[in-house]
Amino acid sequence: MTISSDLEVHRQARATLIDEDRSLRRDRLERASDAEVKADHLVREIRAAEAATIWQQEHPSIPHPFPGMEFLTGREIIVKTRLFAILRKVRIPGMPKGALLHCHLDATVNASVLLKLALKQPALHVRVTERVTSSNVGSVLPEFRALPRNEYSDALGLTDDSYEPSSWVSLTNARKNFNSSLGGPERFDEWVIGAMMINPTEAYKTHNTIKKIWQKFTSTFLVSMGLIRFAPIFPDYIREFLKSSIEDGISYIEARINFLYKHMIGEDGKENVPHREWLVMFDRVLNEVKAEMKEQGRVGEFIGARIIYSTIRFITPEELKWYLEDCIALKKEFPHLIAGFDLVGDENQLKPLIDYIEPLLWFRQRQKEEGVDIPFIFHAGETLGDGSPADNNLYDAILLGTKRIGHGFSLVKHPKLIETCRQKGIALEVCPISNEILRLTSSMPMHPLPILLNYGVPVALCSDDPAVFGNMGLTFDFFQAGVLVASEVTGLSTLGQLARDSLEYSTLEGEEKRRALALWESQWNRFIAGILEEEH
Ligand SMILES: O=c1[nH]cnc2c1ncn2[C@@H]1O[C@H](CO)[C@@H](O)[C@H]1O
Repeated sequence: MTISSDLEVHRQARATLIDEDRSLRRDRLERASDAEVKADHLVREIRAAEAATIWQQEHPSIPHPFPGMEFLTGREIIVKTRLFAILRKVRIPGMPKGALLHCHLDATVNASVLLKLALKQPALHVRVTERVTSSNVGSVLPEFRALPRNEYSDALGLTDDSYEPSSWVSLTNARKNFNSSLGGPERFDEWVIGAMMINPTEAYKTHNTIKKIWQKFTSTFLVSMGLIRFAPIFPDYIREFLKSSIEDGISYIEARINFLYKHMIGEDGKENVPHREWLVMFDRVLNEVKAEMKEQGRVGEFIGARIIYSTIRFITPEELKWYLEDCIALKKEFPHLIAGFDLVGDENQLKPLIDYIEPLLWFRQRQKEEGVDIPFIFHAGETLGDGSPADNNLYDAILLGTKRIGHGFSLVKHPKLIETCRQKGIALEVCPISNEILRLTSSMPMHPLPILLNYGVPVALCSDDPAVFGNMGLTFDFFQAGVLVASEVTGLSTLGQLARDSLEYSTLEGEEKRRALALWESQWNRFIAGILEEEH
């Protein structure tokens, strides 16, 4: 044998091996059109150029920037990049993101917008456990609540000497009279908004462990809940969520709503608005937004929204039965709105699915009796564990027939489960920014997303709790994913595949799904054409 024939044999074997190795990937470029391949190259060039320019420059407050770095620190660089402008609708049309399949409704509206909505409501009051001073303003948390008219307070404010701990002050007074030595009303806004978000110091310094950041994270929901769980605010909140999502290029939504509280506070300040009324409000706003889109000639940009019924995994198995019955009753009355069922909350601290196995199996039986179909769409494996209760949730979720898996961060440790997800088409709802801020990964290049994709597991990219993390819409997550799947093999078409799969693995069916995919496809083609026109 000559050297040159050895070489030829090696070359061929190499090409075959590479091809075999890549054969499972979900984002094979050969499916792409010529235009997409060109756009893909352009975007990769921009990404490489920006990695060598804007990400290499000195930034006064950012010591060692790099693409895919901690989101809360890198955010200010991200928004200056051309890549971000391409994905966001800065140049029309932006990237069509497909469906948002994993978000918690309580954390989907920008915190300052929520505060503005709240300030219009005279019934809303606020209290704290100790008078707010310059030394405790960083740690004391506001609690909000709408009160009945006869309990309205005329107390001056939270910073006055006369403030009695835990007494209610109207939101307007609390803001107006927030002591000027603390910074006045503007500081009040910052304080409230800061209590509803996670800041970089918390994520990367003071609360830099999974356990500690979850404590801060959980506290943000306690604060915002007092504002959202009020019937006069709820419809405006949903409208804002839907419209801001549409503006970011999201065409369909499956949002988790937390039904833990059995009632919302009504206009009269009493806790008397049951779950079905929440759905009536949701449906009304949904139809209004659709009508508005129609008027603007933008029907194709928004297919609709549904709800994944959720409660928190600290209730007892007995209590869960009540929620499961409630979910069935709502599904029967609003079949078009209820998309699935889930249990939420910190998997590392709260009850694993196996603790609820009896009621969950019973739920499937009850559905048959009632002639409804409510898929499980479980959170599972949002953990660094291996064989821990949170990690083991993956086994139970899959055995219970989960339609998708929320997070599934630890799935990559389980070869059999990866295969099952691939074969059965169980998609993962991957939330890269959430995972990083909640300390499962310290930067994007360490995230397991590319592993999942290369093993052929379908993935929908999601934002999880954008109001808390500051990743409103899906553009930031697509940006971070674009960096983390930054590979010599694929680029923009990977993002396209993620968006397409979000619709493919949604609970949309039949004609509705075909329409959603066809609309997405035409938006994608326009997006590609836009890149080719503007970026060469
Ligand atoms: O990433 C997550 N994993 C699990 N639970 C979550 C996540 N994000 C939010 N929640 C939970 O949803 C409820 C608000 O509706 C909160 O209890 C919060 O803990």
